[in-house]
Amino acid sequence: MPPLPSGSAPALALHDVSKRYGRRWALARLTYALPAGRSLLLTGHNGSGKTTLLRLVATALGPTAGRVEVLGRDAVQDREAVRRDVALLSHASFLYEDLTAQQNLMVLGRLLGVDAPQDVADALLNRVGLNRRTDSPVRGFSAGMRKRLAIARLLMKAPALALLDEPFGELDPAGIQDMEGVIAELKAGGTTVVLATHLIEQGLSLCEERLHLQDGRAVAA
Ligand SMILES: Nc1ncnc2c1ncn2[C@@H]1O[C@H](COP(=O)(O)OP(=O)(O)OP(=O)(O)O)[C@@H](O)[C@H]1O
Repeated sequence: MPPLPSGSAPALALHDVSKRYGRRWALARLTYALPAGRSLLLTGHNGSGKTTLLRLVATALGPTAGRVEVLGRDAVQDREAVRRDVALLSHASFLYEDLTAQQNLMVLGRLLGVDAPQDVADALLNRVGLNRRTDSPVRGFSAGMRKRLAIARLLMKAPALALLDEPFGELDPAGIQDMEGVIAELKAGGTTVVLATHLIEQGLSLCEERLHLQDGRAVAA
């Protein structure tokens, strides 16, 4: 039985973390700690390693060297527990194409043991502005609508740590504003947010901490 995370453990800790794809190092010896209750803006040019870092924290990838910890738990040794605490909003949203928006959320609701999953799904679809498309199959959704549904799914999971990979991409101006509101709500509800974005202004207004990557290394922004 792994030790329970202690109350004082950082939300996220990176200990000398490196990741290599073939001969290319995407992350090189990254060490960083994000205190619980703080949110992190992750910045860097295209290819600097932001997505790779988020996927390591989400346990979708393993580090080539070093250790990733979420709330005091090792992301490799204690992968299942870390997966329960973390949700990743990414470019690939892995929605069920043949199911409707509501059904997509209800599948997750049942998996999570949510009471009245249909009511919760409808409230969340309303929250993300998809209330008029509740019964439409996802197959016909635009990129922005998919992003909205993916954030509704993340809200249903209510993770301790939310990893948001360019959440403003594909959204129209109203959608960007909605997303800012959702992120503020997540934080107010106690979720720690890691936000990777090229929209620095939005990011700075939402996050207290910043980590800037250049060629997989942390450098001053
Ligand atoms: N599956 C993969 N196979 C090989 N190389 C990869 C793979 N994924 C990422 N890379 C490489 O790792 C480096 C970091 O990529 P990553 O996607 O993490 O950057 P990023 O900062 O998220 O970029 P962007 O701002 O464009 O989303 C890049 O050099 C990229 O080419």
